[in-house]
Amino acid sequence: MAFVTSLAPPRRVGKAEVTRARRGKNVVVAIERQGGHAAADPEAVVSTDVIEYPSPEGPFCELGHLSEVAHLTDYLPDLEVYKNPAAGREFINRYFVDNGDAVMKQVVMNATKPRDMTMYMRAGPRESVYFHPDEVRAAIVSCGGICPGINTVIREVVENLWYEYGVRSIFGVQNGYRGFYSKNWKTMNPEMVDQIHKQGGTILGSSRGGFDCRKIMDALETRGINHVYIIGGDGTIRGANILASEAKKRFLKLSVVSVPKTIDNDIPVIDRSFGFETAVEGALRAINAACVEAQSFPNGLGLVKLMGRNSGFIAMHATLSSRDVDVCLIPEVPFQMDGPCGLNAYVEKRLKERGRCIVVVAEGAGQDIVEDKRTIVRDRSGNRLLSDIGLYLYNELKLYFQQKETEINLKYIDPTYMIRAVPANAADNLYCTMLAHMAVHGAFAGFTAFTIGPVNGFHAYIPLADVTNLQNKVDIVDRNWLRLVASTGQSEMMDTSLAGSDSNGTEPEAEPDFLTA
Ligand SMILES: Nc1ncnc2c1ncn2[C@@H]1O[C@H](COP(=O)(O)OP(=O)(O)O)[C@@H](O)[C@H]1O
Ligand SMILES: O=P(O)(O)OC[C@H]1O[C@](O)(COP(=O)(O)O)[C@@H](O)[C@@H]1O
Ligand SMILES: [Mg+2]
Repeated sequence: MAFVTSLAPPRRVGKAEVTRARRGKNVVVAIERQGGHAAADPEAVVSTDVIEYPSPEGPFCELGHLSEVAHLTDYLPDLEVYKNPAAGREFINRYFVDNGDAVMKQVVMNATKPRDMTMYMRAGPRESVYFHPDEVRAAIVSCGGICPGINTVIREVVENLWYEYGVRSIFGVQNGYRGFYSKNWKTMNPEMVDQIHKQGGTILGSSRGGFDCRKIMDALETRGINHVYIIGGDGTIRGANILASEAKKRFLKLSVVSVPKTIDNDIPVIDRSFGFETAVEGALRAINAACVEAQSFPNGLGLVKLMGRNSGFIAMHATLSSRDVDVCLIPEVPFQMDGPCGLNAYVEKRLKERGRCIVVVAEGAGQDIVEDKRTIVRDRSGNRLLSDIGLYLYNELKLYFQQKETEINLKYIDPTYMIRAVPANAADNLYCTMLAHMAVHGAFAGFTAFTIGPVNGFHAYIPLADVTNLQNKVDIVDRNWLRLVASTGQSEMMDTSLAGSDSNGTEPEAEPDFLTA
C-alpha cells in the first residue's frame, strides 16, 4: 500500500504489527497479525487488516500499547492446546475472553491532549487452554503480613480448580516461601476449605523472609508442580517474578500466578487491593472510639495510629469516611511539631475552638522527626522497621500541654493488628472470589509471571514487571487528598516548603543489599 506520510514507526500491539500513516485527509492503519501461541510459526503473518479513518477533523480511533503477559509458549513453543473443559456448556461460552480483549489503563483524559494508551489483557477464561486437568499439580502459598480475605482466595482457587477444571492434585504450602522447602505440604480439597472464608488470617500460615529461589524451584520441580498461586504483597510479587524467570531458564511448564495482597493498598496499577476496605472499617471503629472518649472529657484529645508503612491510604480513607478527624498525618506529607504551622499549635487551636481534637496518624508518617532513627533495622523480608510515631506524638503532645499548664485528656488508641486480623467483609469476599477465579483461568490459559486486579473496574492480567518497580502512594494533588484537607481543616498547618510526593506510582524504597545481591 502506498503511504504518503508515515505517522510513526511500526509498533507491536500484542501479536500484531501496526503501521499508521496518512493518506490525504485520512489516517490509514495497517494491522498485520501473526500466528501467536498456537501457530506452527508464531511469527508468520496470518492476516492483514487495513482500516482508514478520516482525520484530523473526524472521529479517530487510536490503537494502544498492550502490556502483554508472558506465556508458557514463549519458551515452550510445542505445548499441546486443549479445549477449555467448560466449552461444551453453552451458557458459559458467552464468557470466554479473547486474547485481544483489553482494559485501558487510563480512562479519564483531556480530549485535547495525548493520553497514556497502555492496555492490559482482560482477565477471564480462555477457550483454548494449555493444561489437561489430569496433568495439573497446583500449589498455593500465602506470604507476608496477613490481610482480610486470604482464606477466601485460597478457598476459591481450590474450588475453581476442582469444580470448574476438574483438577485433583492441589497442595497448600505452609508458612510462606520458606514452606516450599522446609515444611510438609497439605493436600487440599473443597471439603477442607468449605468454611474458611469466614475466618481471618490464612489457614496456610505465612512468614516474612525465607525466599530462596533455588530451593523453592527445586521443591516445585521435584514435586512436579505446574501451577503455583502466590498470594502476597510487593515483596512477594518481586519473589514471584524471580521464580518465573527461573522457571523459564529451566524450561519448566510452570505458570507462576500472583494474587496481590496488602491492606496498605500500595500495589500500583490495580484499583485497590483486597482486604483494604475491611481494614478501613476496622480503622473507622478505632476513630469512633477515640471520638467518643474525646467528647466525654474536657479538652479531649484522641490519637489513633493506623497501619500504612509507606502509603497512607488506610488513614486517608478512614478519615474521609469518619468526618470527626481534625488532622490526618500520612507518610506522603511531611509535618513538623513546632512553630505556627506545627502540629502542637494546630491541636491547641482546635481544642480551643471545638473542645476536642482527633489526630489520625499512619505508622509511616513523620519518620524524619522521630528521634530514635539512628540505625535502620529491618524485618526478615528487608522491610524497614519503623520508629513508633504514635508513641512519639503521645509524649510530645502531653509535654507541650504540660508546659503550657493546660489540662488535656489524651487517649491513645493503636488498633494495630485488629484491623487486619479479621474475616473479609462482603465486598472483599466477593472481590477475593473474582481474583481467585481469574488466577485459575489465567494459569490454565498458559499465562505466567502475571498478577490480577481490577483496572478501572475490569479485571486484568498484569505482567509482574509492571507492578514491581513502582509503589502506589496517596497522590497529594489529587482531589481526594484535597477533599480531606478541606474537611479536616488541616490546611492551616500546611507549610508549602515541606512538599511531599505529588503522584501515584513512585519508586519503592531502595532494597537492602542482601536482597539485591
Ligand atoms: N526483593 C525480593 N525478592 C525476593 N523475595 C522477596 C523480596 N522481597 C520480599 N521477598 C519475600 O517475599 C515474602 C513476603 O515479603 P514481605 O515484604 O514480608 O511481605 P509482602 O509480600 O506482603 O510485601 C518474604 O518471604 C520475603 O522473603
Ligand atoms: O508486624 P508485621 O507482621 O510485620 O506487620 C506489620 C506491617 O504489615 C502491613 O500490614 C503491611 O504488610 P505487607 O507488606 O505484608 O502488605 C503494614 O501495614 C504493617 O507495617
Ligand atoms: Mg509489603
